[in-house]
Amino acid sequence: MTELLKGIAASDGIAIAKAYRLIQPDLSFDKKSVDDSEGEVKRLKDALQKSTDDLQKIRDKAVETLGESEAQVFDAHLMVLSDPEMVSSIESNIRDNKVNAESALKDVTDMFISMFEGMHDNPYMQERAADIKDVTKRILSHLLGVTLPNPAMIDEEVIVIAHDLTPSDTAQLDRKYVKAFVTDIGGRTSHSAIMARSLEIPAIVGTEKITSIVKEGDMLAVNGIEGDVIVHPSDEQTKDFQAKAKAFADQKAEWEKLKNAQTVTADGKHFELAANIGTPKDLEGVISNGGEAVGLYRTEFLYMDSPDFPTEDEQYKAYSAVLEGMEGKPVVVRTMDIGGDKELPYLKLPHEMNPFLGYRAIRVCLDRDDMFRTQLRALLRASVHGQLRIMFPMIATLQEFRAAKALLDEEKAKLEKEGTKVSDNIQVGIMIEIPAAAVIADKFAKEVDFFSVGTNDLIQYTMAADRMNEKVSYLYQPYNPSILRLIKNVIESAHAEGKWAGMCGEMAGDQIAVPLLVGLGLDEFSMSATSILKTRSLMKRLDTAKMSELAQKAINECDTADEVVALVNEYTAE
Ligand SMILES: C=C(OP(=O)(O)O)C(=O)O
Ligand SMILES: [Mg+2]
Repeated sequence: MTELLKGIAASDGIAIAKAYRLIQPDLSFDKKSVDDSEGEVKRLKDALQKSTDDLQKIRDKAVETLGESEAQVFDAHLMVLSDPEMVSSIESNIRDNKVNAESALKDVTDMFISMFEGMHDNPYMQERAADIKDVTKRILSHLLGVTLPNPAMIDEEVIVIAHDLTPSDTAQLDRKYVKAFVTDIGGRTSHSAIMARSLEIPAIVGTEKITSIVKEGDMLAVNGIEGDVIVHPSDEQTKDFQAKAKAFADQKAEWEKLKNAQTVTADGKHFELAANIGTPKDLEGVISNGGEAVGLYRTEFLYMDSPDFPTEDEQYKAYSAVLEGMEGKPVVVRTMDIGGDKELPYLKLPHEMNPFLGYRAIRVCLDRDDMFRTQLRALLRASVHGQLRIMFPMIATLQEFRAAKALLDEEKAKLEKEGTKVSDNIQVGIMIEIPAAAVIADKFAKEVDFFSVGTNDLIQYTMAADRMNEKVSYLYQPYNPSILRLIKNVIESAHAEGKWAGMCGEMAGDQIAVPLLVGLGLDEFSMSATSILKTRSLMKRLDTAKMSELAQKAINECDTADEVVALVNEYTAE
């Protein structure tokens, strides 16, 4: 039966394809006594063989798509499967205790896991514990006859359905086959939504119930521009979605024409349109969408894509590649912003009640300065390859900025003493994403070279509304006068000290917000690369004096976000 579901439109685009449920199956079982031990041993051996076949296939695919070194983790898993000590312990457990294979497997692997996890001074063995956990899940799935989903193995066109997608799940999606994704939870500024926009995968988040409605293989039609999902679309609805997909493709072709054009308003004022990236691979999208700079390189993805802390040289290579790829255009590299919805297993952060308000980003870096210094050295060494700007995330106080800057200066002095060349022209700035910093932006402006407003966090902290929680997503209100006042304060404080102010939160590419931000005099707009051309097209139609009048009116006369939207529509109507 046809069913229409509404969610939060998270990434533009339209898709029609079969559903692929990316959902972990239930692996619970009962411990049972079994007389036919040989029968259980045979079940175990079959499950081990099937798991080996799976892992072999997954490994081959990983070599093909990610390369030999990324595929090594599967070698470790295969080794666990063929470890004679472990396999024979499970078999003996089945025979000696007359239990079912599931329970014998779990007893033995749990014992190995706790033994390895207890080896605190041996990180290598601790990682083996994680491998055993993964492999146990796979063997159990075969014993129980359920399927473990594996997004990396998708080889036909599908729409992924999930309760939630982590940033690392999202990074694994192959856009050749994954035509869209739809989740139960999440908000427009959760990192999986942000990544969907850079991968150009249409996405809808926060539908609350997609996973309980849609079965594997159900036909779906997804409109990521409006946030509509149709389950089992009729022929007529399919035609309607196909027509919308064509209109969207035509619109994109129109925007494409502006790829090499200047970003200027109707009265000839230039604004810098920059892109947000997560990895050096994203540069392709920045160039093809005519980005004038990189306004935010989220370096934490470099850490998240790696099984252990990336070395100074590995980081140096990544940063140099981005600086060189941009051919002298500015590149704002943000130091590691881990925490919140971005997890780093090997950092072993404690579980927190409120991870977005907890131990994250600069707070971790100032505490674990060994790790931070490595990143700063890599950045300083890379600085000779282009126009580097270093940005610290989640700054709440001036002391934090000063401490981070002092570490940077120390590492710079050390490198120079060692005879390593470092650029003399590195701007050092901060993200404004904590209201405390926005309020005293005038103080910060005396010490930093630039600001970049991180509205994804600034809005969640100002409105006290978790950016991941669809139940409070109505409070993600970029046009609320409270937010506009904070932004105005930041821009004016920067300009009073002759500094520049940019924005790298999703608001910078929001088509209702852009006229207001032009009116407030924001200097740089950094967004998902896929939003650049439509923003350039919009700016061509704006007059700065008129937008300035609009912004002042919105801030002084409007009471609510809705009133601001109505005013913007009035000022931008042609
Ligand atoms: C750009 C921002 O950083 P992130 O989305 O990575 O938290 C922000 O908070 O607006
Ligand atoms: Mg942030």
